Amino acid sequence: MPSLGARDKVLYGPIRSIGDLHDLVRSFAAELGVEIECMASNHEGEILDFIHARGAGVDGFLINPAGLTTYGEATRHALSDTAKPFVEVHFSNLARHLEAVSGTRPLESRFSKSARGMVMGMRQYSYLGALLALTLSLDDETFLGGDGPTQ
Ligand SMILES: O=C1C[C@@](O)(C(=O)O)C[C@@H](O)[C@@H]1O
Repeated sequence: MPSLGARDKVLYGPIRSIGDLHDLVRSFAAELGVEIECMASNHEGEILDFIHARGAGVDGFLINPAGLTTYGEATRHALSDTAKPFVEVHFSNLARHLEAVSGTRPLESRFSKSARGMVMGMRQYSYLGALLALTLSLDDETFLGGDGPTQ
């Protein structure tokens, strides 16, 4: 289980555990009236199994690819194979956080080109923004001209 509590508070905000994050997202989903299932893993194979198992039955995905952001091609591919929209979520703003921390280049995401959209930099609220936006877009038949390409 990813150890969110051990991470830099400036970048990742006040949420101290994956359980607390999932509780926050679940309670917002309940307010919106949508069903969600949360999962987190440090093992890419488990993430792939989850996406493959759920793909047919869900309307879409939110994903924070975390450590897979740059090289997680198998996970990006699994999401695209479901043909369901997904929103890429990050606590931090990828365009600047590595520069701020270590002076290195901004992080490039492999997922962004396939995502319906991205929400980042808003700490834990990125997840809530992403869930709201995905829900509204799913209810909007005119969004992107209907069922646009997800690849
Ligand atoms: O693990 C993470 C977390 C992250 O995805 C975020 O949510 O800000 C950003 C990634 O660069 C990093 O590897």
